Amino acid sequence: MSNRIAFLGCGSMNEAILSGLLEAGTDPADVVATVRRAERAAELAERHHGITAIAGDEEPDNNKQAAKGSGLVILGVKPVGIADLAREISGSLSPKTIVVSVAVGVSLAQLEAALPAGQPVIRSMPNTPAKLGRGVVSVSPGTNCTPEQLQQAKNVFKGAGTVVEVPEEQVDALSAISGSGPAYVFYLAEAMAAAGVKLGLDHDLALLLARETVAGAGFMLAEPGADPSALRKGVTSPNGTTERAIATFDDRDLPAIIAAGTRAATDRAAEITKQLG
Ligand SMILES: NC(=O)C1=CN([C@@H]2O[C@H](COP(=O)(O)OP(=O)(O)OC[C@H]3O[C@@H](n4cnc5c(N)ncnc54)[C@H](OP(=O)(O)O)[C@@H]3O)[C@@H](O)[C@H]2O)C=CC1
Ligand SMILES: O=C(O)[C@@H]1CCC=N1
Repeated sequence: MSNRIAFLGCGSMNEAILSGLLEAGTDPADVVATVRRAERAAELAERHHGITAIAGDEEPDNNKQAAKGSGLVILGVKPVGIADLAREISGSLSPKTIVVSVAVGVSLAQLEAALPAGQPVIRSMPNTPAKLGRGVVSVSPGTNCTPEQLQQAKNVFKGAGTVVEVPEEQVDALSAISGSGPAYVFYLAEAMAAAGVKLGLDHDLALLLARETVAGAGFMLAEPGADPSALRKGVTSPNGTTERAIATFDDRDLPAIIAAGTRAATDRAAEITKQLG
């Protein structure tokens, strides 16, 4: 396949993947990104030296230009825009171009219906730590994606983090854990910082403590074989202060609150699929 990778709709998520791949050694000359606004294209080109970034308000055929000659095309617009984008580039794809969508709620059937018959398609659910090569990227191949094509895509996504292959039926659940998950962790950091202020700490200090604690704990979790329960026990002295805090969380059933949130995220993904028809 051609080495060229097109990021069509290069916002928060696609830029994170793009960054991870460049960091992992992808040649910037092989990367093309499209957006709507010239200002955003300029920002991308400045931040990622050597890539090509094309804005639709300057070059209305930007997506077609980028798709043409690319071996891998990653659709990174909002779910509601995916089918239109897929139709827009249909005439510019080679039959071997692998088209990946990272959009939540857009099914393989919906993607395939918007692309030329036989086009290899992969539904993916990444997350933003891909920016640091520490993302989780799921892949679910469509009916026309060969095992070799799937492997090629996995090899590319390895640069963005851990690649997992899942049946499409599991993507909404996976999305509720790893796709949205970084936001839950940042929310926890926000809540910890706010709690520190309530306890009388200066705002900047509380924020520093929350950031470094979440980041440090994240590094510990990233060690091979790390077990969150064992790590938690390592902080929790019998009859100590942590035990009292965790008991308070348990009294309020924080795990049930987290389960309810992830259920709501999963339900919303299914709702998006339905709304897109
Ligand atoms: N954010 C996340 O953590 C995750 C997001 N996703 C999925 O990724 C997708 C994008 O989300 P996110 O990155 O957050 O959204 P953003 O709004 O940050 O990015 C969307 C980008 O698409 C560009 N765009 C919109 N329409 C077009 C078009 N027709 N042609 C070219 N470019 C276009 C926008 O350009 P401009 O900036 O000029 O307006 C923008 O840069 C969604 O489908 C979402 O479900 C999946 C996993 C995690
Ligand atoms: O919130 C969203 O819809 C996207 C999908 C997963 C993470 N962000």
